Amino acid sequence: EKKQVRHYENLRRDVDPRHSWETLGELGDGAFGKVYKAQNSITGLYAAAKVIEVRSEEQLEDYITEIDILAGCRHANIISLLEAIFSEGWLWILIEFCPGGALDDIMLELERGLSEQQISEVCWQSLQGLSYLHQHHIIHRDLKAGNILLTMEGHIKLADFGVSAKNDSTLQRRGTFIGTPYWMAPEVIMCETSKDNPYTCKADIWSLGITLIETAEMEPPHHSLNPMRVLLKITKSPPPMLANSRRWSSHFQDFLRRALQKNPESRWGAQQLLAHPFSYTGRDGRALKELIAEAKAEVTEV
Ligand SMILES: COc1ccc(Nc2ncnc(-c3cccnc3Nc3cc(NC(=O)c4cccc(C(F)(F)F)c4)ccc3C)n2)cc1
Repeated sequence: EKKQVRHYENLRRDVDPRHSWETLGELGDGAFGKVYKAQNSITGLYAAAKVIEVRSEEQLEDYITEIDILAGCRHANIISLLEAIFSEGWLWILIEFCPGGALDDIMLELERGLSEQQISEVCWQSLQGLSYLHQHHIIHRDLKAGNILLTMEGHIKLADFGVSAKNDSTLQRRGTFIGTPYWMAPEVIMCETSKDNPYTCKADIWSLGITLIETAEMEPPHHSLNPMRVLLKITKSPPPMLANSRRWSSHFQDFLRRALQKNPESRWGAQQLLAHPFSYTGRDGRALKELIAEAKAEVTEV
């Protein structure tokens, strides 16, 4: 009998992805499946292609939430979906390719943290992306340098490599029951329910503050502790600060004080922080262009 197949708005079923996409090499191998660099044989466009074996319609439904969220996000600082194809038991999720890769890999490549000007540009563009997500009632939940991708123009694209998706609107972490603990806001660890929802968008603002410390010092605070100890540390310690305060401006340190408030109610939101002098100086974008040029030059040197 005819198998029950549902129609999904952002999913194509009638094409073989290999007709229009050629895989070039592996980008990553996650718990969910393999990710390849791919090129469209018609347009020449590059993509990152997540290829997942899907054995049932229910399993397919798990991925539809992520695809719908990505399809609905049209913003310069959010990764964008090119297309999603389900063919012969394989789901292909094709994303615009960001040649710079993730910010944590760039810091490893250069063996140093970012300058304050580069950090203020990461701050400005990440806040733009977060503000867009929050206005669309999407909470990222796992913001960190490893989920921030760069283009050759020095543009930031927020991504999330650790998600699976449940069939309700929230994204759930695949594998671990929680996100990466180092960047986790205290109220999320304490599961303080405000209207049964431990997460508010303010949790992303805390993670942004931790991410800015990570880009300044190459590691998040408490990085030497094991994940379980970190959860305790975050909930009982005062908010973290930059280690070497003489190196950084008072604007940067004041920004972190506003973003790393332990009480989410007194923590500033994305729109408020966009007006803060530290993020506002990051509008320019040239410093990140230099960073990516240097990181890419390093690679060709080898
Ligand atoms: C190691 O060197 C590189 C060099 C370049 C790149 N560039 C690049 N560009 C674009 N995507 C990727 C990528 C790498 C590994 C795994 N997945 C990647 N992209 C991707 C992201 C997603 N989903 C999201 O990013 C996502 C999911 C839910 C929500 C959100 C958000 F909230 F941020 F919008 C974002 C789905 C499918 C794919 C293929 N990688 C990566 C590594």
